[in-house]
Order: sequence, then structure tokens, then C-alpha cells
Amino acid sequence: MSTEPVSKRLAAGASMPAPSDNVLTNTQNAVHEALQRLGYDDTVYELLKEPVRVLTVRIPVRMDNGETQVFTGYRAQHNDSIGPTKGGIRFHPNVTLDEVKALSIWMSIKCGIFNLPYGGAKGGIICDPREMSIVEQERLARGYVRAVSQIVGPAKDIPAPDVYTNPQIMAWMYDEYSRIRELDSPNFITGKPLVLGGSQGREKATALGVVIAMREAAAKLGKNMQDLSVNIQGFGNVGSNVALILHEMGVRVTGISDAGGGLYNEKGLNIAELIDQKDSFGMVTPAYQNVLSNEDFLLQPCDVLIPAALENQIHSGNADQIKTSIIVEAANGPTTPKADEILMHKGVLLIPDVLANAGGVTVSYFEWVQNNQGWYWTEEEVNQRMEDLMVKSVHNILQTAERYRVSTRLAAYMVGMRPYAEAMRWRGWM
Ligand SMILES: NC(=O)C1=CN([C@@H]2O[C@H](COP(=O)(O)OP(=O)(O)OC[C@H]3O[C@@H](n4cnc5c(N)ncnc54)[C@H](O)[C@@H]3O)[C@@H](O)[C@H]2O)C=CC1
Ligand SMILES: O=C(O)CCC(=O)C(=O)O
Repeated sequence: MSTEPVSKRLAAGASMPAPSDNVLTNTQNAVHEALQRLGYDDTVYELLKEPVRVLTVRIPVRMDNGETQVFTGYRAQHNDSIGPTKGGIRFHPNVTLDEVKALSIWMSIKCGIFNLPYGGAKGGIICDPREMSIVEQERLARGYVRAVSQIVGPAKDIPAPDVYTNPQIMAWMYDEYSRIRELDSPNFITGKPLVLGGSQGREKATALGVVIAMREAAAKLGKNMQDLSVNIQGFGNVGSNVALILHEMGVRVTGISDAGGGLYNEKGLNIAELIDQKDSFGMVTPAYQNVLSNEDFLLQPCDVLIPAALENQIHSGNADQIKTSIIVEAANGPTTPKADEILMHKGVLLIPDVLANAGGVTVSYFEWVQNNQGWYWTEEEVNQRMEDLMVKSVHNILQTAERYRVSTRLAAYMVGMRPYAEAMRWRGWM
């Protein structure tokens, strides 16, 4: 066991040196470039560079000690020209408005690439659920829904899970919304428990999509999945399920990490044991010795690196030292633009977040469709439909990158932004 207290290591993980890159500015620059390459004028960019709607809310929560604490939350709706908006809700101490706005733009791009009838949205609450009791988390989740209820709903904006939120929190939010509307509304939110109208396959959908994207990327380089070693940063819903799926396929997972640091073994890690030991916030390293710092973890050699934690983890300070040939971005925004350039020069094949992790929102869309029609699909049907869309989308982005001679990220932004520019023109907004 490590001798350092868990709380100290958690704090260290939470304050990892992420460079000062502003994710919103970086995203706006990339959106601008994508629209210019497609030949759209700057009026289109003016509307797409920011969410059309942002709500900041203050949520009073009665804490277990009897005192009231006031939390700040956000909901950003990027674009509603194609349909209602969609995207997860994050509970994290480092949530900022710019981050939530950028996350909402990325959601639009994902929906655009996968042809889902939505625009992007995202929500966030500045809080640390790791320091809160279950009852306090429930009061906060319900308070957030009451605060944003005017602008969300099955035909307006459909939330879902993200960092440090889960099916239980979705269930409380669904219950609260149904009470406010006096109408049972399972189609208000996705990522629910199965018994409350959740979809088969949703829990592992993001991870499964990442693995399918990785398989297609490996095939592009003429590599066999079973010959690859994989390091995964983040061991929560996405990271641990990627590890499990790869492990079950016989792929060697050589590294995993969480907010406390990383574990690496070139012979492969015992994933089943690690999953048994992880807590509900994706923490497993406190049970181990020889834990690497998160900075060192990212520098361990592997064939495929899968960041599945937070933004700005691969940056100009470490990109050059990263020893891998494929990066599949399970996390949103893990790589800064400068790092993108460095990796491209090194010949690393990068499958960008808006493509690689869109299996999650795709199966969320399937959940909403099933709720709307009251007819539920098998896990095989859900997975097959998602796989078909993922394979098609990976090839579409790789071909677009080759055709326009641009990076895979820029290609993804071009493909993902075009539907909104077109929809806005048809609606007469432009
Ligand atoms: N849950 C979903 O369906 C989707 C999630 N994503 C993205 O995937 C990423 C992970 O999300 P989830 O797995 O759902 O979150 P989660 O809350 O289940 O797990 C987060 C994991 O990241 C680790 N972590 C936190 N800070 C870290 C740091 N500084 N360094 C290394 N690890 C750290 C935590 O210890 C935990 O293992 C996020 O970027 C999220 O936006 C993207 C698409 C869908
Ligand atoms: O499942 C969803 O609707 C959204 C998931 C999400 O927040 C994301 O893809 O970043």
C-alpha cells in the first residue's frame, strides 16, 4: 500500500499541471479553420463560435451538517438548428464556464459526424462529489434540475452522464423533472438505469466505441489488435470499460491511471483484479505501491495511448516524449493544439475525441428513441447499430483528412460542423 493519504494523492491528481491552454479559444480557432476550409463566410462562424444559449444557476443545498452550501452550475446549448440539444452533466471542482461551452461545441461536432438529429449541449456543476454524502449528491442533482428546468426537456435539451455522474444521478434527475412536469418523462435524460428506461449497452457504449475506433485505426496501419500494448489514462466509466473490453479481447493493457497516479507493467496488468478494487469514482491506485505520477505515466511506452480522463493532458511539454504510434482520444479535449502539431510531425495517428468517444452519445440517442417509442432493443441490436455508425464515421474522417490534406481533428471538425451550417441556411438564419 502507498503510505501517502488518499486525500493528498487525490488532490495531487486533481491539480495535475494542465497548461493554461483555454479549451474554448482552442476550439473556436479550430471551428473557424474548419468553416473556412469548407468555404463558409464568417457569419456562419459568428453563430457557431459560442453556444446559442447559456444558463448559469446557483443551487442551494442543505448539507448533512445542517448548513446550506450554494453551488454554481451551468448548462450550455450550442446549436439547435437540427433538433434538440444533447450532452452530459459533469460534477467536478474544476468545472468552468469556458470548459462547459467548449464541451457543448464538441457535442455538436460528434452529433454532426454521426448524423444524430441533435445539436450539442453540456452541463457542469462546480463541486467535489468525492467529498459529499450520497444524500447531498441527490439534493444537488435535484436542485440542478429545478434550476435549469425551463430550458431542458425531451424536445429541447436532453442531458446524460459525464465525469463523476452516473446512472443513479440520472435517475434522481429524471424523477425530479417528471415531478416538475407532472408527467413521467423517461425521454428527458439518458444513461438511466435499465429498470427506468435505460438502454442496453449504454454503460459500456463510449468504451466500446473507443475500442472499435482503435481497431479501425490499427487496421489502417496494418496492425493486429492482439499484437498491441495499450496504456489508458483514467479508470472511470470509460477508461475501466475500455480496459475490460480490450482485456477480454486478449489485448495487452500495460498501463492504467486515475486521479492518484498510474500503474504500468510491460507484461500486462490484471484488469479483472483492478476493476474489483476500483471505487465508484474510478480510483484504484490507493490500493497499490509503485504508483507513477500522472506525468510519468503518460511517458510510458505503448503502441496505443488512450487518454480517458480530463482536458489538456497531452501538451507541448510532454507530447514530444510520448512513445506511441496511435492515440485514441476517449476523453474530451485531452490534447492541446500545440501537442497536435508535435504528434503529427512524429507520425502518430490520432483518432480525435469527437469521433472516438461518440459511441456514448450515439447509444444515448438510441435510448431516447427507445423511450419515445416505448419499444426496447436487445444489447446486440444496440451494439451492432453503434458499431456500423462508428466504422462508417472513422473511415469518413480518415478519407476526409486525406482528401483535404488536413489533420484528422480538422477533418472531424469539417465533417461535424457542416450539417449545422447547412441547417441554419435552410432555416433562413444565414
Ligand atoms: N461517460 C461517458 O459516456 C462519456 C465520457 N466522455 C469523456 O471521457 C472522460 C472520462 O469520463 P468518465 O469515464 O465518464 O468519467 P468518470 O468520472 O467515470 O472517471 C474519470 C476518471 O478519470 C480519473 N481522473 C480524474 N482526474 C485525473 C487526472 N488529473 N489524471 C488522471 N486521471 C484522472 C478519475 O480518477 C477516474 O478514474 C471525460 O473526458 C468525459 O467527458 C466522453 C464521452 C462520453
Ligand atoms: O450521452 C450523451 O448524451 C452525452 C455524452 C457526453 O457528454 C459526451 O459525449 O461527452
